[in-house]
Amino acid sequence: MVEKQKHGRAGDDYEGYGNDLVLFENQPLDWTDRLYLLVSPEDRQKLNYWPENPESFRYVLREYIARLKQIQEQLLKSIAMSLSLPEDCFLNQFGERSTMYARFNYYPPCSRPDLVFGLKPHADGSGITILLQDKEVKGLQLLKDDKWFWVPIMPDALLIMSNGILKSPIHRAVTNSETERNTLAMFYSPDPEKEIEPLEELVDDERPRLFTKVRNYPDTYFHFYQRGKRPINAVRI
Ligand SMILES: O=C(O)CCC(=O)C(=O)O
Ligand SMILES: [Fe+2]
Repeated sequence: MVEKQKHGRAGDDYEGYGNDLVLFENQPLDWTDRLYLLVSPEDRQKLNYWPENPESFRYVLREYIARLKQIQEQLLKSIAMSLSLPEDCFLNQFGERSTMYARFNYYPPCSRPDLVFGLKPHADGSGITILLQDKEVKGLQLLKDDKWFWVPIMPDALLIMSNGILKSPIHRAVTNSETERNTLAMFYSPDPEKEIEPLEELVDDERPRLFTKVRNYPDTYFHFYQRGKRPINAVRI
C-alpha cells in the first residue's frame, strides 16, 4: 500500500499507480488499477513512478524491455517482408525514438462482473502490443464476426501504416467475482514527434489511402478512447 501511494499517479499525468485519467464527465470507468510507465526511450523515464519494492523490479523490467525490443524489431521486419515491402519500412516510421509503455493491470475481484468491465472494449493504439497474461485467471476477450472469443491481442499504428491491411482487433477484459487477475501489456509505438502515414507502396486505385498523416497518435487515441469512442476514426479520411 505504501509503495502504491509513493508511486501514485499525480494530477493529470498518465504515468504512475492508480486509476485511468478521467478526462470527461461521462467517461465509462473500468474495474482496474494500473501502474503505467513510459519505459523507452530511457531519457524519458520518470523514475519517481518506478517502484523500488520489490528490489529486483527495475532490473527485471529493464531486462524484459531489452528482450522485447529485439522481438518487436524482428516482428516489424517480418511483417514488412510478408507484405513484400523493404524490411525497414515500418521501423523507419517508428524512428530512433520510438516509445514503449508498460501497463501493469491489476483487476480486483468484482461482486457484479455483469455490470462493469475490467477494461472496456478497445483496440490498442500502439504498433505492437505484447501481453503477459495472468497465469491462472482468464479475462481477455477478442471481438471477431460480432462474437466475443477468449483470446490474446494486437495493434493500431500498423493499421495506419499498412493502410488497413493489418488490423487492430477490438478486445476487452472482463471481471470475475472470485479472484484477482494481473497482466502486463507492453505497447510499442512510433516516435510521437514523427509523422506516420500509410506506406506509398500500399496505396493504389484498388486500395485508396484510408488514413491521414498523424503525429503522436497515442495522444489522439486517449482522448477518443476515454469517451468510449473508436480512436482510429479520428484519422480516417
Ligand atoms: O488485461 C488484459 O488481458 C488486457 C489488457 C489490455 O487490453 C490493455 O492493457 O490494453
Ligand atoms: Fe488492450
